This record gives sequence, structure tokens and C-alpha cells, in this order.
Amino acid sequence: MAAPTRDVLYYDESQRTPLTPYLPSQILSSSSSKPHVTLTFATSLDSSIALAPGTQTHLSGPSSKAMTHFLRSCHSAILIGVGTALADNPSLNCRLSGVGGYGGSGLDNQPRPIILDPSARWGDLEGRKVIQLAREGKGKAPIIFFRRDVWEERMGDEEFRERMKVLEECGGGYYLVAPAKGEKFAWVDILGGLKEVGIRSVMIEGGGAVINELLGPENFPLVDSVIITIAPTWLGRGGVLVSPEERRTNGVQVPVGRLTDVKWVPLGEDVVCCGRPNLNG
Ligand SMILES: NC(=O)C1=CN([C@@H]2O[C@H](COP(=O)(O)OP(=O)(O)OC[C@H]3O[C@@H](n4cnc5c(N)ncnc54)[C@H](O)[C@@H]3O)[C@@H](O)[C@H]2O)C=CC1
Ligand SMILES: Nc1nc(O)c(N)c(N[C@@H]2O[C@H](COP(=O)(O)O)[C@@H](O)[C@H]2O)n1
Repeated sequence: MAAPTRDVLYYDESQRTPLTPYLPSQILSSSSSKPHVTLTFATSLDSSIALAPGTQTHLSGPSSKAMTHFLRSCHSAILIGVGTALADNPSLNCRLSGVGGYGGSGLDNQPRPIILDPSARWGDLEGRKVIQLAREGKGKAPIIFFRRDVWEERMGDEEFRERMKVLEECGGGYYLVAPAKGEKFAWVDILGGLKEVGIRSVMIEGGGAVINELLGPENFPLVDSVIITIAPTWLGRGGVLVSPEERRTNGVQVPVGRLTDVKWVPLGEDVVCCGRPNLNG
């Protein structure tokens, strides 16, 4: 069945050009050990991505929302942490006119949702939008990254086996990783895993924990492009902050990171900041 028109987003051809230098190139060398990584999110003027932990806040205006969906159409996967999956119940598909399920054929240009859920917290798959959309042919089904030991233990449990069946029946799957620290995976392992399952480019959308990890000095070099929507609003204290851990050199506090090749693109009332990690700055 055709998608209702109100769901479909449009993003003008002329607005796409400024973003081109930050997008994954169509030809990625097979020798690259990781996919192209675009880190992207929407923030307030006081660096909050949500009003409070566990809640969803709409920051992007209509034009920057359409831009986000254009970005989704340019990547083979979208990745989020389970905190976002639980808080937002997101669709994680691309609702741009002309992509598969929204006027295009099959699942053309639909990204694969990836959820980092090391401890298997994301349950109730029947109630998840991403699962419904996969069944309706309007998006791909997710691949969940679990801790290997947690997955092995949980497979002893009937409810979890049923969950895996639901996932596989709608075309999704799972990938098992050994944690590097606590429940967390090393980002090189996550990106290596994505490459192994055939992902050539990934758009990492959040949430707070994921973004702050990637902005840290160890992981920032793994990021190829950063595309941030800044909305003209302050959310106030108590929100989900983008603020990576402080960094010290010889005991002196120094900036954590900086962008280079920067471009600012006004979109409606928002402004979009594009750049690449400045690894010398
Ligand atoms: N404004 C925006 O653009 C966005 C806002 N959000 C907001 O962010 C909030 C959610 O953020 P958080 O609670 O910080 O959750 P999160 O989405 O960053 O998920 C955190 C969880 O993901 C898993 N995880 C993270 N890094 C991992 C790693 N290296 N290895 C294995 N597992 C890992 C862990 O289980 C961790 O507890 C929500 O309120 C959501 O609405 C989320 C995405 C975008
Ligand atoms: N670009 C952007 N702007 C906002 O204002 C947001 N709150 C988000 N959140 C991210 O988008 C996901 C929701 O996606 P669907 O519309 O449900 O497909 C949400 O889970 C965050 O990752 N992004």
C-alpha cells in the first residue's frame, strides 16, 4: 500500500549540494577496515539533545528534519544506543519521497537500523515502530549488537528466544561482540562488526552516551564527518548533554576536540554545522 502523503518528506536538490563533501563516497576501498562514519544529531543552544533522560525532544524544524532523512538515504546504516531505542521508540527509516516504501521500489536507499544493546534491554519487539515498518516494507529491520556472553545466557530463556525469532522473521538479525570495558564495546570492534555485516557507511544518531564516547580523543579519529543541527532554543539544566569528558595534557586542561573544513548551512530557523574532526587541533 502507498504511504500516506503526510508521512513523506521532501528535500530540495539545491539544498543537497552543500552537504556533498561530508557524505560517504559511493566507492569505498575494500581495504578500509571500517565503514564511513557520520556523527549527526540535533542540539539546543545549551548543548542538550533532550529535555531529560528517557524522554524524546523534537529539536529539528521541518527543513532540518528533511535534511536528516536525506542523510539517512545516503548511508547504509543508522546506529543508536539502546537508551535512545527505549526513550524514543524511533522509526529509524527514511521517509524521503522516492526512497523504497515512499514512492521508490523495494527498500532502495533505506538504511539498516543498528542498535547497541549489550545487556539485551530492548524488549517488547511487537510494540516497536521499527519492527512494524519493516513488516510494512517501509524500512529495514534492525541488527542488534549484543554482548556475546549475555546473548548466550539469555538464549536459555524462552521469552528471549521468541524475541530473536520475531527479529529474524522480519529480516533483522544480531551481532555478538565481546565487551572491552564494563558492558561497553570498543568502537573499533563495533565498526569492524558493521563492516563484517556489509555496512559501508553508518550515520550515528545518538544518544548522549554514544555521542560523548565518539567525541572523546580515542574515538574521534574514527569519525569521518560531523553534521549537527542547532535549534534556536535553550532546554535548561537536567537535559541529556553533549559534553565529552574533559582532557588534560601534562596536567593542564585542553580542548577535547575541534572541527575543520567547517560549513554552516542555515535551514529554516535552524543552522546545520558540518565539519570533519581536526586531528591536529
Ligand atoms: N536530539 C537528537 O538528535 C537525539 C537525541 N537523543 C536523545 O538521547 C537520549 C538517550 O541518550 P542516552 O540515555 O545517553 O542513551 P544512548 O542512546 O546513548 O544509549 C546508551 C546505551 O547504549 C549502549 N552503548 C553505548 N555505547 C556503547 C558501546 N560503546 N558499547 C556497547 N554499548 C553501548 C549502552 O547500553 C548504554 O547504556 C534520549 O532522550 C533521546 O531522545 C538521541 C538521539 C539523537
Ligand atoms: N535530527 C534529529 N532531530 C531531533 O529533533 C531529534 N529528536 C532527533 N532524534 C533522533 O531521531 C530519532 C527519531 O527518528 P524517527 O523520526 O522516529 O525515525 C531518534 O531516535 C533520535 O535518534 N534527530
